[in-house]
Amino acid sequence: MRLRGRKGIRESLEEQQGFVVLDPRSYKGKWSSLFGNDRPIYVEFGMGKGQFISQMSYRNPDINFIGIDMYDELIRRASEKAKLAWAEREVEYPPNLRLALANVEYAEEVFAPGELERIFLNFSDPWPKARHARRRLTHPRFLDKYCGLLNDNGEIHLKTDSQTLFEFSLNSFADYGLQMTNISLNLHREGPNEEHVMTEYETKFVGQGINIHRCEVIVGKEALSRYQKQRLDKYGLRPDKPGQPEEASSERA
Ligand SMILES: C[S@@+](CC[C@H](N)C(=O)[O-])C[C@H]1O[C@@H](n2cnc3c(N)ncnc32)[C@H](O)[C@@H]1O
Repeated sequence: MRLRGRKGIRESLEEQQGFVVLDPRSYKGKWSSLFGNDRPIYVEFGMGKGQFISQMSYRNPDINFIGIDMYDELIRRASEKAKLAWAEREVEYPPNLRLALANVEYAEEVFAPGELERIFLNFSDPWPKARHARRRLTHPRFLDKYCGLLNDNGEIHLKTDSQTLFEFSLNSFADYGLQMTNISLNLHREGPNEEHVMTEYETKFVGQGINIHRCEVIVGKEALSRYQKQRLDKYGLRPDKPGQPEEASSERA
């Protein structure tokens, strides 16, 4: 097999423009128009080689999916996987799927408030050392971003093999006042389930007999207003501008 250099990968991605999005910031607030409909948008942050998002898009034609990763080689591999998953339907590319090159750190520059309905975090890097906790994709600083981007039906679905990341995430969601549901410490206890779409990492870990942890988080309107009130009470933060302190009392008079 001939390995492609960086330039070759870029060229192959540029050839797939429309399906592959290399300038995701220019679609902020406009993703629905890229799909050509108003269906809900589900995003996987850190999709890797794209098995999950490809199969989810194939099985759920009434939902729009976006797979995000920060490495162009992974976007290229995911695009191949997606075309394979959709091969039977003989489409040029999956109509309800886009693959975007982006870093979750800058998610607010890529999506407008309320533009997303669901965020999947599948086997996100666990960053097991406590001093790296801020890099975990369920750190409160990321939840701040997600909560701003999700709509009134918003949910976050998390799967991981890492006990450290799972415990940290549950605490992080709870501190945020978010409701958790369908929590499992061993998702595949009952054996293979055709309904359940697996990721590459999941397939590998399940094959090694490692338990998969999963939970769903409800980020509806109520949860958000509860959270904002909590922050207001705790830190004197303004509910309309999370992260910004209230103006000095003398200026408010
Ligand atoms: C451990 S892999 C999991 C891949 C896939 N979700 C799976 O379950 O097979 C984590 C992925 O997240 C991506 N990733 C990590 N941090 C990211 C970030 N800040 N922004 C975008 N992608 C990120 C990595 O490039 C990698 O592909």
